[in-house]
Amino acid sequence: MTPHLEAEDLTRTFTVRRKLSRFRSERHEVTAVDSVSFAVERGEAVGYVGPNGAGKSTTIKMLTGILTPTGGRVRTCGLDPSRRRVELAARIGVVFGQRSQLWWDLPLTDSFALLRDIYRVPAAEHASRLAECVELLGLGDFLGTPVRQLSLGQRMRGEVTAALLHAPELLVLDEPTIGLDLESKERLREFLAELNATRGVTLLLTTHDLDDIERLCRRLLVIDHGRVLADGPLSRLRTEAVGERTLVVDLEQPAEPLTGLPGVTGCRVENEGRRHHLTFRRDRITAAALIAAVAERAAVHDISVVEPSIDDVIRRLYAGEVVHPAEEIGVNPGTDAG
Ligand SMILES: Nc1ncnc2c1ncn2[C@@H]1O[C@H](COP(=O)(O)OP(=O)(O)OP(=O)(O)O)[C@@H](O)[C@H]1O
Repeated sequence: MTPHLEAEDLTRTFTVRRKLSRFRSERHEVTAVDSVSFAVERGEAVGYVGPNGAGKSTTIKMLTGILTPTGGRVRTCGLDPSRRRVELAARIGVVFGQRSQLWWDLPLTDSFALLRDIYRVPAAEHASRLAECVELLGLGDFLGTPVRQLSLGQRMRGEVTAALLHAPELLVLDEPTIGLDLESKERLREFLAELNATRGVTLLLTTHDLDDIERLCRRLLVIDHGRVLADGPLSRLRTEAVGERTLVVDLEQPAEPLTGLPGVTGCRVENEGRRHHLTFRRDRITAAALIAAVAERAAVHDISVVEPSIDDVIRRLYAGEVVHPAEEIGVNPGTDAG
């Protein structure tokens, strides 16, 4: 089956003017997206992450037909997005956290009715999908409120509903939780996770919120300076991009820092010498062997192994501090960010 999203050496440059003085300016090229290649299969939930200016929104705009590539090839649901925009619109849903697709002066219900007519959704289907979104996203209290009077969180719930009323197979979200409070974020994440799990709707989302990724994405595409730095399941990037784990040991008796243990690269002690955080290289020693080595040195009360946080993983990938060979973790070998 054709992947839902395909990019092959996808490139987009912009010509920008830089002012040199009051009367002089020069033109130069910015490569926002630089030979990006990936494929997203049906039913996947992929996080597209990268620092500010990395090229995420530009990629999304090309995938959804808003921008035309200057190089390479892009296909969304098997279609050339910029040439088949109308056809594509009927098959995908798009949510831009910073831009609205709702009619500002109309109540939400009127926007939804207009979208029903635009996408020619049968009335009964529309009504049942809307009822479901109203319930799951809690829109009931403000369906009759003009969009301009809604809070950001309320509007975003409206935006997601608007993107789903025509039952798209693929949902592309650009920073869907930006600016939302914790409860609204959580509600939206739960809804999206459910949509992916039970309906098989493919999700591609850009975000700076690592909790979004943790909750929603099984796969991460990391981009910087327009190039893909890493592409793989979050679990694999977590265990392999960061070569270290931490063993947290609670001792029966206070002790000096447990130095000189094999594979251990750092030791932090707290709780008056009772708790030791031992950072160790996963390629040098297993957790079991380290626990045994610790037990020989001191009486152990409790023990746990802490994996690197997603924050650590992303930070290391941005910094190009990848420990393992590129091919092992799907890190793009040509893009060592050093
Ligand atoms: N219309 C445009 N004209 C000129 N340069 C642009 C244009 N759109 C984007 N760029 C440049 O392309 C690069 C990538 O921008 P893009 O908006 O895709 O990044 P992003 O990863 O979405 O960033 P952020 O996380 O800050 O939203 C940036 O250097 C940006 O200044």
